[in-house]
Amino acid sequence: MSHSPILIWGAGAIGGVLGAYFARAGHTVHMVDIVADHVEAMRKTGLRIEGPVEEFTTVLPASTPDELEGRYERVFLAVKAHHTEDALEMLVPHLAPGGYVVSAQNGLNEKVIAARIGAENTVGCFVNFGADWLEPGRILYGNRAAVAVGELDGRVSQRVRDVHALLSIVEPDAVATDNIWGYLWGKMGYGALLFCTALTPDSMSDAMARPEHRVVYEALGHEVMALASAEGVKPLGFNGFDPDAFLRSDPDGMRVALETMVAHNRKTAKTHSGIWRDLAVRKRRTEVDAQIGTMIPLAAAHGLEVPVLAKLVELIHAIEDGEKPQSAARVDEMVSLCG
Ligand SMILES: NC(=O)C1=CN([C@@H]2O[C@H](COP(=O)(O)OP(=O)(O)OC[C@H]3O[C@@H](n4cnc5c(N)ncnc54)[C@H](OP(=O)(O)O)[C@@H]3O)[C@@H](O)[C@H]2O)C=CC1
Ligand SMILES: CC(C)(CO)C(=O)C(=O)O
Repeated sequence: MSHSPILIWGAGAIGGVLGAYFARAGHTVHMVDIVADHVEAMRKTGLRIEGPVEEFTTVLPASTPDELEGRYERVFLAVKAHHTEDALEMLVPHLAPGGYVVSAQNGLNEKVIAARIGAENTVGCFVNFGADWLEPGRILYGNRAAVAVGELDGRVSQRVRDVHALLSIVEPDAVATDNIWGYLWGKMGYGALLFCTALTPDSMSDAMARPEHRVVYEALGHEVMALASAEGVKPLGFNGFDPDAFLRSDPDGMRVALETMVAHNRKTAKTHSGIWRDLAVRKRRTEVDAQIGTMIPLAAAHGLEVPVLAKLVELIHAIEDGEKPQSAARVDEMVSLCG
């Protein structure tokens, strides 16, 4: 296993947890973030990981992008999907020749990264554990959940084994996979359901458990899984999400999947999604265009209709723009499009 220093680019909820765990295990880690107060806290008083999984504080070398010096062979990118291109422009001068970037993000960011630095320098990754950046130097690690790493072409290479060993420090059940696109598309499906929960003020579980909205979650899961299938991907399930049930619109399978996802999310200290947090707490734009929005033209290219996904994008925009409040009434607006 390589022992070269690890660069975490975007040291918020996900990057912060990864970096803190890697450093505590003895790896040399450098954190980069654009939030100067957070950088200052990490290097002076330390980064505190708190919540039900584990609590510890670790002082970490940290920089804002403009302060960073040197080149790194191993980079974990954990900015929001819509910040990927900007972050890449800043990090490319710090990527050592032959080095690689691991996308610890939601969405199909690996395509964006590979377009910028080459597929040979891009490692695919899927993360489903829950975390929230609370304030400078403080991150809530809300729950353990599925994690996977894989090459974009499916090879299980030495660097995949290396990254898998690192991710296993954080999540002992992490998987080294020959189908990373399957996990990423599975998360695109699950992510569409999470965006739907964020239309409301309710927790992920409470929103997903509403019987009158079940048809909407089923339709969203189906639209994304049909698109994954058209893309030639075999999506994989995790933490209750069952791609096959949604692809086939199997009523019993979807009922069990939704019940299992509700139960999974009842156990987390992160009760609401990152999308909800962007809208309700951080008062900022979400990843909707970089995740859900990317599927609309893709579906059109395959001749697939995705009316429920399109409505989801429209409603998230309406909340981002302050035109409509988060409310169960937003999901009501989607019901007539389903079934
Ligand atoms: N949080 C979670 O539980 C989960 C998140 N994910 C995914 O992981 C990714 C990261 O999310 P999350 O950790 O929650 O996000 P956070 O907002 O908590 O962390 C991202 C950090 O990166 C900073 N940042 C933004 N642009 C740059 C840049 N150009 N260079 C360096 N730092 C930058 C952000 O600053 P600023 O806030 O000012 O933008 C922020 O501090 C997303 O794709 C998300 O969907 C996946 C699974 C679970
Ligand atoms: C809910 C979670 C943590 C997945 O479990 C997520 O991906 C998000 O908050 O966006």
